[in-house]
Amino acid sequence: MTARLLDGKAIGAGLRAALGARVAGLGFRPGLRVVRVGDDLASVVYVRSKDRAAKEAGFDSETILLPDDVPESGLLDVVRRLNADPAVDGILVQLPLPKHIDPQRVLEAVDPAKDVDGFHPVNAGRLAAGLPGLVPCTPKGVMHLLAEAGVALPGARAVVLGRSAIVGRPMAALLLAADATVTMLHSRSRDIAEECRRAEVLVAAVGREGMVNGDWIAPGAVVVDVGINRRADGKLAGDVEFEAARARAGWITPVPGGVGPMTIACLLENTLEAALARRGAIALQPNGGVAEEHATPEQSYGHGPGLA
Ligand SMILES: NC(=O)C1=CN([C@@H]2O[C@H](COP(=O)(O)OP(=O)(O)OC[C@H]3O[C@@H](n4cnc5c(N)ncnc54)[C@H](OP(=O)(O)O)[C@@H]3O)[C@@H](O)[C@H]2O)C=CC1
Ligand SMILES: Nc1nc(=O)c2c([nH]1)NC[C@@H]1CN(c3ccc(C(=O)N[C@@H](CCC(=O)O)C(=O)O)cc3)C=[N+]21
Repeated sequence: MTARLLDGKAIGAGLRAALGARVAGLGFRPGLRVVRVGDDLASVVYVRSKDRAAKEAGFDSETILLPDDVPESGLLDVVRRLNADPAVDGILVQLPLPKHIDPQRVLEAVDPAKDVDGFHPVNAGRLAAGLPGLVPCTPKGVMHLLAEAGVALPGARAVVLGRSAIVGRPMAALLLAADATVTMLHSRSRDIAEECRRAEVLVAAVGREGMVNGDWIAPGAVVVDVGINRRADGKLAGDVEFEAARARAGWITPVPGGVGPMTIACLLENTLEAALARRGAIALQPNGGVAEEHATPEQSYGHGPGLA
């Protein structure tokens, strides 16, 4: 079998176009502010794509640049000013931050109602508890991809490789909310290859190029590669051995062009949701509203082990 490609570039573009159409009908422009500290090369690239995507979809987007040596107190002042500014609906402080700044203190300074990254502990706690809140963009984007592929999650064995606060943990929470049977793997896990071989849905978010061997993939499995690794030749590659995995999987995301573009589209989605929720026009949904799309009881895996 050769897997079908889960084309995040195209699906993300479709989501951004739909958001743009909604924004055009609002009568106001949802405000997004991205704060970037210093000149980390990857951050420069990502922040530029976020700003461009936001403007294209009709958002009022501005990037705030601060020097590498800005004191933590200076960054906290900027965050507080954005919290207080009624024109601002979404605030994102790009990570990583320079070493003299405690990222946790900064993330906790963001108003949870404007926390479009979903990184504030209030939003993380709400997600863990199944309460309404803002959900991190990358795992939310993965849920959109799974919906697009028609993956039936209830009862499915889902394996999440990586347990970071920004990807692995919220990913596992969303899959669990969608009634998957979730296993989390991390650097202390034993038998990682065997655990992956049992996965009907495998999400890799480690940051080690090609760590997931092609022969860890169950025939027909859905493989989502969150990893973004810069190779020696300058090209980007995921955490999954792509060609070998594609020969076995049912669906697979490429890198680039898979999860990354969905992260950006979901940032816009979160900014629109935050803007509407702040104005009392909508209530935020549990699990970012993405889990229930999957919980249709009439769909089920029913393939038994291996999916073949
Ligand atoms: N596409 C996108 O939009 C995004 C992509 N990324 C990419 O995703 C990847 C992961 O990012 P992030 O979650 O922030 O990374 P972190 O470094 O914060 O977390 C990595 C996780 O992988 C686990 N891990 C490390 N080594 C191993 C190993 N040998 N076996 C099993 N588990 C291991 C760690 O375990 P432990 O907890 O035990 O240390 C940790 O839980 C990176 O490549 C990053 O660039 C990140 C964000 C967005
Ligand atoms: N506060 C904060 N929020 C984040 O969401 C956040 C962050 N900090 N720091 C860094 C990570 C990483 N991240 C990506 C976003 C888009 C792509 C993306 O669009 N990738 C393209 C390729 C881009 C390229 O060519 O370099 C793709 O995969 O096709 C990747 C990675 C968001 N992050």
